Amino acid sequence: MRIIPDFISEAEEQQLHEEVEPYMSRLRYEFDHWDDAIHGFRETERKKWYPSNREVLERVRQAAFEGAIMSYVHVLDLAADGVIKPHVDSTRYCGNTISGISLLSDSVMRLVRTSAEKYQQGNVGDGPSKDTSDNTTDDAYRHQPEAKLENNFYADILLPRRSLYIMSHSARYNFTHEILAKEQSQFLGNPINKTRRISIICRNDP
Ligand SMILES: O=C(O)CCC(=O)C(=O)O
Ligand SMILES: [Fe+2]
Ligand SMILES: [Mn+2]
Repeated sequence: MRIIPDFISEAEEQQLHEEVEPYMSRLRYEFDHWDDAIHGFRETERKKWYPSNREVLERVRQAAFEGAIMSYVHVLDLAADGVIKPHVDSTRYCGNTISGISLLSDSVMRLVRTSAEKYQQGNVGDGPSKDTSDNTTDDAYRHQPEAKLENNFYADILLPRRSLYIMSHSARYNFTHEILAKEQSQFLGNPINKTRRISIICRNDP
């Protein structure tokens, strides 16, 4: 797991936000499915980007990936009181690396060690295969809800606004990840003011 602070400038953050806001603001935050991995969110997948934002995504690709990234980039808008519960991204849907830019807010990501072999590449438990004929997202194939945690090893990671995180290999397969609720958001004993957060998430193919 690697964090690159100030991966984008304030101007780049604003450009990314301006591109996704008209679409996102028309969606309603989903708060009703308590069983889902993510609560208090709206999301989309975007393929075509303004040239300036395409350049930022190319920088993400170069910093985080050895090869290509999926053509659809995931945009996740988490409400101030939204939360991402512990999960591992589906090994059927997503390859060995997940990399995200955080817009608008700091937040705290917690990684918790999972029982060893459960999520190794190619293992079971992936849910239905992705129907690539549409571009909607679906928790059922993206997230593997977490089961047994050893609960003895975790790390809290500060994701500052405008940073990039790179979650790959062991961090991606052997740990669940979650974004703490605003009331729980603390880092090194200091409260972190988590407000609305938009993440721009790149993944590679399995
Ligand atoms: O918001 C993020 O950076 C992570 C989102 C996430 O974990 C997911 O969509 O699987
Ligand atoms: Fe995830
Ligand atoms: Mn849902």
